[in-house]
Amino acid sequence: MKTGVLLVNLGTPSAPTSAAVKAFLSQFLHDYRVVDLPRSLWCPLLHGIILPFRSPKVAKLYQSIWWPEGSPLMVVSRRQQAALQKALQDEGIDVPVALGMSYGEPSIASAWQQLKEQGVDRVIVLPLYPQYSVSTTASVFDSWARLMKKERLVPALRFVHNYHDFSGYIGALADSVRAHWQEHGRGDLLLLSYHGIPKRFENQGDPYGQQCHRTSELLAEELGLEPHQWRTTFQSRFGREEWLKPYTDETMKALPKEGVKKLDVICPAFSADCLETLEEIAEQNQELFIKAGGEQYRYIPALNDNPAHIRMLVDLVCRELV
Ligand SMILES: C=CC1=C(C)c2cc3[nH]c(cc4nc(cc5[nH]c(cc1n2)c(C)c5CCC(=O)O)C(CCC(=O)O)=C4C)c(C)c3C=C
Ligand SMILES: [Fe+2]
Ligand SMILES: [Fe+2]
Repeated sequence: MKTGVLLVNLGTPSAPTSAAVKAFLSQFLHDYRVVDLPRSLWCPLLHGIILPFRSPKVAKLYQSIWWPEGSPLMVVSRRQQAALQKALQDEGIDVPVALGMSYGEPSIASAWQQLKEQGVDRVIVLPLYPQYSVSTTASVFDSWARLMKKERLVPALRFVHNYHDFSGYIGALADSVRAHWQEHGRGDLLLLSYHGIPKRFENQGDPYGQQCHRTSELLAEELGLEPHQWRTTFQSRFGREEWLKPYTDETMKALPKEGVKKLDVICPAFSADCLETLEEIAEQNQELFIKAGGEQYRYIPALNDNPAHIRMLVDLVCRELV
């Protein structure tokens, strides 16, 4: 059999314009895994209020973080794909690597088409989400299953469910924190901020929150941190219902009063830098912390195409090759 790797991430608008953001948000927010309200309630709200009002606002935010080569999430994802392909080749592993996004382009369908054209009949689907969530990982699985409905010969499948406690992932995060401390000095606290999900999802069995806490514990252990030297929070709330707590933005406002003046922030759930890290964490939350009396705020970049991250992806792939 010929094996291929399908890397998947969330996706991002094709341009930092209101129209492109609207098209992206419309596809994303129609996914029942992301918003599970009855369509008779959700569609009027989505089409009448959220898409028209949120798209121009969010387009401005994308403009503030856009790189000359494109959306950071897309640029980094392409670099990850190329680096993983090269690393596998360098080890003599002849496995093509394709990139697909859950929403927008390149689609998961186009990535599968590329693999098929190379004769692939065994696929390792690798969602770039270290922690499993209904709203991300399960949605990738849905897309794959939908796609396979059109195939007469379905390829053999390995699906990487999560890697929240994988030693290579924890090691790559720890290396990145140590390198950051070495270059910039060490803060009073390391804040681990994860993308949130509605609390209701957890109540219905989503293990995401538990896996985030486990990642934090393992990273703290690897770095030799005492309990008062690190904290886990959840960011990027959407809508009015309760999400996983504690919230990152509320924590930012409270920390200086607790005596934390120098803060290091890392976002372990994001395998690539994107709007939610570069704008929400590195800009908005920095402002909250400084306004509340904080003095130094340092965002530790996502693992992106760091050699240790690519090494970890090679190891994840090799685990599925046997
Ligand atoms: C509607 C609810 C949302 C859930 C649930 C959710 C879960 C979730 N998202 C990520 C990672 C990313 N989210 C990104 C953007 C983004 N997320 C939501 C909403 C939910 N996410 C929105 C509406 C948006 C778009 C931006 C905005 O309008 O605020 C991105 C991509 C950012 C980019 O640079 O393009 C990522 C990546 C995870 C990991 C997660 C649950 C675990
Ligand atoms: Fe709709
Ligand atoms: Fe999100």
